[in-house]
Amino acid sequence: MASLNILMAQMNTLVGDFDGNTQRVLDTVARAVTRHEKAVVVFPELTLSGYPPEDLLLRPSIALRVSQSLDKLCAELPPSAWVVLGYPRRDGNALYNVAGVIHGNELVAEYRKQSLPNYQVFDEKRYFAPGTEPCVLDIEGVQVGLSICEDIWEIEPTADAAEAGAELLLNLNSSPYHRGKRDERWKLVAERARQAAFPIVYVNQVGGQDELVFDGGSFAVTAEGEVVAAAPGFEEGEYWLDYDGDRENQPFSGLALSEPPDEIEATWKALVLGVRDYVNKNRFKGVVLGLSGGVDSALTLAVAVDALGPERVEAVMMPFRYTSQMSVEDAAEQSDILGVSHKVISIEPLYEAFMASLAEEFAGTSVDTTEENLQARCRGVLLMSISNKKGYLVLTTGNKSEMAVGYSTLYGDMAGGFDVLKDCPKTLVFDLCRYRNTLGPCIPQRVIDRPPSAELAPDQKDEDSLPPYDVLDQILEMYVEQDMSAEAIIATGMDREDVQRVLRLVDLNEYKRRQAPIGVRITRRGFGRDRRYPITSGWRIGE
Ligand SMILES: Nc1ncnc2c1ncn2[C@@H]1O[C@H](COP(=O)(O)OP(=O)(O)OC[C@H]2O[C@@H]([n+]3cccc(C(=O)O)c3)[C@H](O)[C@@H]2O)[C@@H](O)[C@H]1O
Ligand SMILES: Nc1ncnc2c1ncn2[C@@H]1O[C@H](COP(=O)(O)OP(=O)(O)OP(=O)(O)O)[C@@H](O)[C@H]1O
Ligand SMILES: NC(=O)CC[C@H](N)C(=O)O
Repeated sequence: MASLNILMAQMNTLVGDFDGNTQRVLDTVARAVTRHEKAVVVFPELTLSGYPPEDLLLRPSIALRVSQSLDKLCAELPPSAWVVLGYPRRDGNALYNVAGVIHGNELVAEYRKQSLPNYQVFDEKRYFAPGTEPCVLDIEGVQVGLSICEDIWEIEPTADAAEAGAELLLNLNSSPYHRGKRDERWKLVAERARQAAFPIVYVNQVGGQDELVFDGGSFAVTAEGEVVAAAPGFEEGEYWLDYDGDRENQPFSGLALSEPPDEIEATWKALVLGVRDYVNKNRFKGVVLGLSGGVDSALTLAVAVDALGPERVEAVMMPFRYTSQMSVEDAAEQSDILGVSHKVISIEPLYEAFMASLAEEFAGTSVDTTEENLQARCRGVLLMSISNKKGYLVLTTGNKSEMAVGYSTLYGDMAGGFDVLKDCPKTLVFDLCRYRNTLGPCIPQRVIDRPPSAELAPDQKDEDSLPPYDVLDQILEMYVEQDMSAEAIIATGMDREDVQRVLRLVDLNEYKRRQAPIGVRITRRGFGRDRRYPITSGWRIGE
């Protein structure tokens, strides 16, 4: 009987931690064989190195580290299990992104990834040579083909596996989240299954790695292209899937379709997981942030508390003469609701000390943004000092709209280590605040309802210097995410002056973004690895 007990190991690896990742594989398989002696345990792409290992792949010791891990696995894995896992493999001068199968204390098959993604955040051609051959092996009487992530996004590798006799395909993934990605994957893999006329098991890693969040959500598709089993997203876990090749239309059983989160819930989970893994994998004791009574810091605080628990989060209100009583009260109320440590430190004396030191230098000049920026910089110095003293990471609060137009102060509110909302446009920030409040009391309603203000000058409102956020975000979406030209954006009905001003600000502020902390990527085009513009440039809008 052509049947297999497959364990989808939706694992959270740590990049570069060969010893730890190897141990995680050993532990998972040890658990699996207690349930099914001949378990087929499928791990994500580049299991042993984590993904993406970036230039660690260029280190001279990479081949040695891989072979030491493989030797340990061959010696210590239970011989009855079939263990399918990923690692980088050197052959002569070339490095391959490989899926290997260990069984009976031996490496019995190795497949080399054929399609190497080199767009958005992916840079695989910098490191890897492409494979050229399909790999199909007999596992307990089932002809099993192997493929790795991007292979499934192109037609040939799956078609080649079918031609080589595969009756089932195992696809190992390190596929990061962006909004809408789950639907894209389901549609795509279903189409490949129909084209090849075999079922596909798609195993994805889970966890945060710098700006990326891998969302798991491993699943299985029938040869007819029906997704019949799916693991939850954003959670590490081991999911059993029984495969019976004799039951043609319904070969899978044992795992239900988990309820898919709607996009706002998925985005929330991505932010929480991204912050949790960044803080924990980089071994910070906790986080500290400036809490102003505005929505951005309120939402950042909420994500931090959901990621780490209130004991590891400190909020600091740093009032100045322009800070309203409402801001002071709202910040204190939110800290109280969430149970985090709340400190109040006035920046008045710091600001005065700076201005006194600069009095001679500034003699005869008038007040401008210099004084606004100084307020933000006083706050930045306080937060970084708390970070140094307590081993806390400073979370910054800039959203995508602000990062786009440079509405933030270098070495001021940009001072810090991780910008939670970096890829969330301001309009999404409001949606996320409302969503979080549906889960339980969190952000005072007044914080959401008041017009956004940096409170760096008397009665200041963001919309005095920027177009309204709903207009700004539409223009930014078209320019940054869809790469539309100024004329094409204007043709959608946007005001010409607004469009030209916004696009000019985006281009001008590349220098600021280059110095900005990283943050969680939740769209298909974040201000990180997947948008690389020159700072020094003679390019003019509309050209
Ligand atoms: N091409 C380039 N390459 C490298 N550095 C460059 C540069 N161009 C300017 N610079 C440097 O950058 C400086 C200007 O940048 P920076 O000092 O940040 O200051 P700047 O961008 O002039 O002002 C900050 C703006 O952000 C707004 N803001 C601040 C804080 C919070 C918020 C909020 O609502 O969240 C808004 C504030 O109202 C103001 O409009 C220049 O003085 C120069 O030193
Ligand atoms: N009075 C304050 N106390 C503590 N932190 C502050 C204060 N004012 C500003 N900050 C910090 O600087 C960041 C930038 O704040 P600012 O008020 O200038 O603009 P914002 O982008 O509208 O942010 P928010 O919506 O959080 O107010 C805030 O998110 C917060 O982290
Ligand atoms: N690691 C990969 O090959 C990932 C590429 C793929 N298109 C994805 O995002 O899912």
